[in-house]
Amino acid sequence: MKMKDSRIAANGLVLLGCGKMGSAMLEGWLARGLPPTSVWVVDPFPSEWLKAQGVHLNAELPAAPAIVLVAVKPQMMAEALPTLKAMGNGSTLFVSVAAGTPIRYFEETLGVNTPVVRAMPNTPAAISRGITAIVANDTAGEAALDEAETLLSAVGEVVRLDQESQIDAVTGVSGSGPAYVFHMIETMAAAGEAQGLPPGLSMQLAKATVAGAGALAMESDESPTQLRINVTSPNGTTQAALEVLMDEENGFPALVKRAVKAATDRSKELARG
Ligand SMILES: NC(=O)C1=CN([C@@H]2O[C@H](COP(=O)(O)OP(=O)(O)OC[C@H]3O[C@@H](n4cnc5c(N)ncnc54)[C@H](O)[C@@H]3O)[C@@H](O)[C@H]2O)C=CC1
Ligand SMILES: O=C(O)[C@@H]1CCC=N1
Repeated sequence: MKMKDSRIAANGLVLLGCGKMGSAMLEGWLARGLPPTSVWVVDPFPSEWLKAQGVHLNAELPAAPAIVLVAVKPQMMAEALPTLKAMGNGSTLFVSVAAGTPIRYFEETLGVNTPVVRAMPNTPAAISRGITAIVANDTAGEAALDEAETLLSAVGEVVRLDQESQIDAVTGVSGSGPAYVFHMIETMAAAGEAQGLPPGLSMQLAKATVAGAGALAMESDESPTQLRINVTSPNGTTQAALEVLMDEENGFPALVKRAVKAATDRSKELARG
């Protein structure tokens, strides 16, 4: 479905919170043909970028928009969400990207018959290379999942989850994941500097290596494991590095496992309030 012909374009989209994640998605929708006049943004601190987009900004909202996309911080939710209570229990689909805020919370605040899709996107959405996992309540059902998918596929891939509980681990892998990869770039650049490279050159090498390896992993028919083996000459330089990285106790696998678990646990903790 084309965004400009959708129920979203006809009945309107309300974006509650337009910070890093909200603006990343808004940029994608506008680029895919959603008319800015179909978008109402509520944000007490609008950025200069947002002000220039031609959307309705902190204006009176339509009574029954097609979708409300909730992109405020979980900590702001209790203040922001009740202002839209009149849109609950109706035809408006609520799509939330907030980490650790369960579907139950939306049903309790807006009404039990409110269609809700919980989503976990990531910031590469800003360049339409995001991945978003979605899961719906029973009221929303299949049609609402299709509509949420139309909206979110404008900013990258969309996957559907079997159950809401999976979203904590999804947050730990892909929601927070871009930060791990950015940290990898920072760390590789610093390590290159420690081996005598100039900072600018080392950063250039690190960024291009992560971007190139990511693109190769996506485009190749070979698995990441095989791609790793392809780099590793017997008794060569990569093998020397991998012996450090793959150390069972202190290496990369144990560290990443702990990091993903910490993010997953934090997501569960946020859900408990
Ligand atoms: N940044 C990321 O990588 C990801 C963030 N998320 C989720 O997206 C949500 C937003 O995160 P960010 O965009 O990173 O945060 P952010 O702090 O950049 O954006 C939040 C926005 O909400 C606005 N806001 C504050 N109070 C408000 C209110 N009462 N009504 C309307 N807007 C209000 C703020 O002015 C700000 O622009 C969070 O719930 C987070 O869990 C999900 C996936 C990835
Ligand atoms: O750090 C956070 O809580 C949000 C959710 C996933 C990425 N950023």
